[in-house]
Formats: sequence, structure tokens, C-alpha cells
Amino acid sequence: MSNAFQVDLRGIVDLLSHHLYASPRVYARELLQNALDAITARRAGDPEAPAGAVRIETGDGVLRVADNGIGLTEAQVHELLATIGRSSKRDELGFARHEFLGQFGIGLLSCFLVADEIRVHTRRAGAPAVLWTGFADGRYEVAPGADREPGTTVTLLPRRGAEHWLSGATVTGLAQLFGSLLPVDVRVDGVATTAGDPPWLLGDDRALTAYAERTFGFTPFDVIPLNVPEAGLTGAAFVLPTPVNPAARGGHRVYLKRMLLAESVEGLLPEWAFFARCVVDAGELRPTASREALYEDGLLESTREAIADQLRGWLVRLSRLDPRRLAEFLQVHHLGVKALALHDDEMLRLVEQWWPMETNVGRMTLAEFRRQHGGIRYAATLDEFRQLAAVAAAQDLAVVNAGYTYDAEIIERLRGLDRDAVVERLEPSDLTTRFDLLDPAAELALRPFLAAAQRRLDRLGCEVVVRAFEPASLPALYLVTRSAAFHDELQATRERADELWGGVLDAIADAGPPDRPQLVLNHRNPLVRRVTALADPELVALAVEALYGQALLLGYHPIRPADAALLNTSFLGLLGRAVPGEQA
Ligand SMILES: Nc1ncnc2c1ncn2[C@@H]1O[C@H](COP(=O)(O)OP(=O)(O)OP(=O)(O)O)[C@@H](O)[C@H]1O
Repeated sequence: MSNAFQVDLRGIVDLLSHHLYASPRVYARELLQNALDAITARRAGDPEAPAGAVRIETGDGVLRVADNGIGLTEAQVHELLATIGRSSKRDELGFARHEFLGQFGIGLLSCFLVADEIRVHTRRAGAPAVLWTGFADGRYEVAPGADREPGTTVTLLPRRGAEHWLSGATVTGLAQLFGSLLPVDVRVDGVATTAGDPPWLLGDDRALTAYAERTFGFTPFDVIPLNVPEAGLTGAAFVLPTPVNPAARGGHRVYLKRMLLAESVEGLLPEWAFFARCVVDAGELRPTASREALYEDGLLESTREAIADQLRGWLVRLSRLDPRRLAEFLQVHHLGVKALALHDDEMLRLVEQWWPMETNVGRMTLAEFRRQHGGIRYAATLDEFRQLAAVAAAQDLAVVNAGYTYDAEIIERLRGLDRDAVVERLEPSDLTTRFDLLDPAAELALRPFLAAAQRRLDRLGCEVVVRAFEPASLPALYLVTRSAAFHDELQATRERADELWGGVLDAIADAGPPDRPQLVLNHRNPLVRRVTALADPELVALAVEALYGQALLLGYHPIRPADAALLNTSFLGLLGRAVPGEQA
């Protein structure tokens, strides 16, 4: 024996209201949509049919939505209105017919979100009028209806507490929201709520800018027309005039067959296009059952790619025809563009080609830097760049400042993009190898001085060397290799750590002998020459300590307590010797 499923309508309505639809307001959309589909169906069978019109009336606490569409026969009323999931808008194989908005056969049920009773008074040309009444408890009645023109009038009797959903102001607002672009005349209490063709079909940029201001609340940086014939899609992308966080995805305003799907639809653009908000109307994209999002299918994917191409085309056009505008665009959106460049090759290229970076040979793009210097050498932090930029420039070493957010990672990623890209992080040792050694005689003469200087700085873990380098005006340079910097940090933490943690740190520190930081004195500097020639050991000590302290400060190196104490004593000591008078 086989039985038919029983359906508890209250359960279904509860499901719809709590889990499918975000708000009861969707009832207005479903009614408009059914009226539109009925008009489409009538005109398909009878091109001579009168122009489609939807008349909505509020008042007396009820809502009436009347269309001059195809209407229903009594048999259809039984079959379509009273069967959940049954729709006339599917073909024999069950596929949604593309000329209609509806497809699921559940839309009318959404009226139960605001109504206790739904009356459908309908007549199909050549058949008698029928009155169907559905109740929220799942019962329905069918009776002969008063004679009328072909078409359908749906009347909603509000449920307690939902009266405001059927008020004139609310209904007018909803009709405008969902249906302002519909291609038929819709009126609420005699006032038109449809506004003609979508503004992006008018070919008037100013109208589009005004539209963006009205609907999105910003004046776009630029407007990009969108057109994807295979999805029946037209529209516009508005480029945001202010920075946005690429992770905070802004949605797009999407119309399907000129009916608003939702104001904040995701998934229409690729992730990298975070800087644009779109409004589109598509004939062929499919909605999810809630009609609040786009159904993720192959067509949506290829549409996304086509839109991405159009946005990319805009960027390329800007770069070719109006690089100044592109620079302005990047000024606004560089952080977002850079964030995406970390995992998107398109954006990586954009940054490489068009974002001017700070370097020690002037501002230029990474592409330009590579052309001029055959590869990219970069300082990974702002401090590193400050420490070494000027000295590196004097040794003909071009260096990019990659100390700003994302820059170092972006430069490293270029390696992955181009196999032959030469990318290296600047090491202080790159500089020392370019400094000149002194001739052996000079070196020999300096030995006693070097020994005294080294004794002075030993306790600070620093090695003193003398080299000749440009600029001659720079007396001393403090160079720390990365492994030495790491060792120093480890040492500082070790001093503060407890036994257990200290043991762990010791194990790491034992991994290898650190390169000692170097104080490189510049033999081309006249003051340094004078210092190396001093006979007074106390003055040598003070001078070496002062040069050490000055090199630390100039290089933006961290100052440890021992360094601060030394700066203090060397400064006061030198001052004491410089100021005439008896020493206490
Ligand atoms: N105004 C109307 N004029 C003529 N037929 C209608 C009207 N409203 C509803 N119908 C009929 O009732 C059926 C069920 O309507 P319902 O709104 O529940 O689902 P649907 O529009 O087919 O699909 P969806 O759930 O996607 O909206 C429709 O397929 C249509 O045949």
C-alpha cells in the first residue's frame, strides 16, 4: 500500500520564516514576481494581450495585488496553488524556464509570514473565474469567483502583529525596493513605483554617478560598464573612492530579470576586486531558493571570470592611457592591493609594475628597479634601511626599502613569479666586502691603536676593524649580521628568563657561534685618522667609545643599558677634557 505525504503547513511556514527568508518583507517580492510571470506567460501566448500592469492597493487593513496576467483555471488552482513545490514555471523535464522569475513553487507560501488568510481571485481567458482561499492552518477552499477580466488578484488578510507589513508606506517602499526596474507599470495606491530602464543602460555617466551616490552612498572614483552576454548580464562597477579592508567583503546589488535579488550579494567578483561595488541585472543567473543569493554554478563562475576580465581591462587601460589616474587609484587602494598581491599573481604584477617604492636611489617601481639594477636587493625593515641606505648608495649598492607593510613578502613572492628574478635581502656583510682594506703598512701602524680600541669594546661584544669607504664624512659604522642580532635578542631574553626557559634558550644559542657585531672605523674620515694617531690612552678610549655610541645612534640600533652607560661616560669624559679648568 502506498500513501501520500502529509504536510503540516504551519511547520513549513515556520521553516520558511526562520531558516529560508531573512525577513518577512520577501512576501512583497514573491507577489510582484508572480504577477510579472503571469503577465509574461499571457503575452507569450497572446502577443495582442493588453500591456502588462500590476495594481497594488492597501487600506482596510488588507492588501490587494492585481495583475492582468494569464490567470488560472479551476483545475490549475487545485494543482498549482494547493500543492507545495508545484510550479507552472518549469518545463517537462523539471528545469526552470528561463523567461520566468519563479521556479520553486513555494513563493506564495511566504505570504503566510504576514497573513493568516490568502485569497486568490483569478480567471483565465475562456474559463470561469475561481476564488481560492488558503488558511495558515493548512486548509484551503475553492469556490466560483465573481466574473472579472482575465488576470489574478491576490488579497492578504494580515496575521495579528503583522499589520504594519501591509501598510501603504511599507508596501510602497517594498515595491520600489524590489520592483523599481521592472519592465511593466506597477502602481501602489495609484502611484507608480517603477522607474523605467536601469540607469546603466542609458549611457549617461553622470546619471550613473548620481545612482552610486544614491544607492551606495559614495561618489565613485570611476565607473566601469559591465556586460556578460552569456549570463544576460549588464551593469556597472563603481570603484570605491576610499580605502577598504579587502577582508570585509562588500556585497553587490543584483537584479535578476530586473527584480532585485538582494542589495548585498557575495560571490559576483573575484576576491581581488575588493575595490569595486557593482550593480548588475542578469537574465540567466539563478537565485538560491531564498532568492537572497546567487546559486553557485558553472555559469556564475564564468560570469565572475568575465567580470574580472572587464575590471582587469580597466586597470590595464588606466596604466596605458592614464598612469596618473592609476597612481591615484593605488594611493587609495595600495594596502588592499598589496594584501592580495601576497597570493594573487595579477595583483602582484600590478604592484610590481605600478607601485613606486622607496629606494636609496630614488622612488621607483620594482619593475623599474629590476631593469636598472638587474635584480632586487632589499632591506626588510625600516631600521635596516635607515642604517644602511646611505652607506650602501655610496658603495653603488641600490637597495629597496621593504620595511612597509607587506613589501618584503611581496618582493620575495616575485621570485616565485619569475624563475630568473634575482631577489636578495641586504646583509651588512654585503657592505663590508665592498669596503677597501688598508695597505699593509698602514694596517701595521694601526695595530697598537686597534688593540687598545678592542680592549675597550670587548665587554660590549663588539669587534673593531678599520676600513676605507665612502662617504668619507661618516666616521664609523656599526654592522650587525642577522645572526648576531638574533644572538643579541636571545641574550637579552636569557637575562630575564627563569631556569627552565633559560635552558631552552641556551640550547638554541649553542647552535652556532654568532658573528660578532662590528664597529667599522672609516680610515677616509679625517677625525678617525686623528683618533688613530692619538698617544694618550685615556683619550683613545673615550674617542673609541664615543664613535661606537654615535654609530649606534646613527644606525637606529637598539641601545642596551650598557650602551647607554657608555654613551654617558664617554660624552662627559670628552666634555671634561674639552672644557678648560681644573678637573675635580
Ligand atoms: N498571480 C498569479 N497569476 C497566475 N498564476 C499564479 C499567480 N501566482 C501564483 N500562480 C501560480 O501558482 C504557482 C505557485 O506559485 P509560487 O509563487 O508558490 O511558486 P513559483 O512562482 O512557481 O516559484 P517560486 O517559489 O520560485 O516563486 C505558480 O507556478 C503559478 O502557476
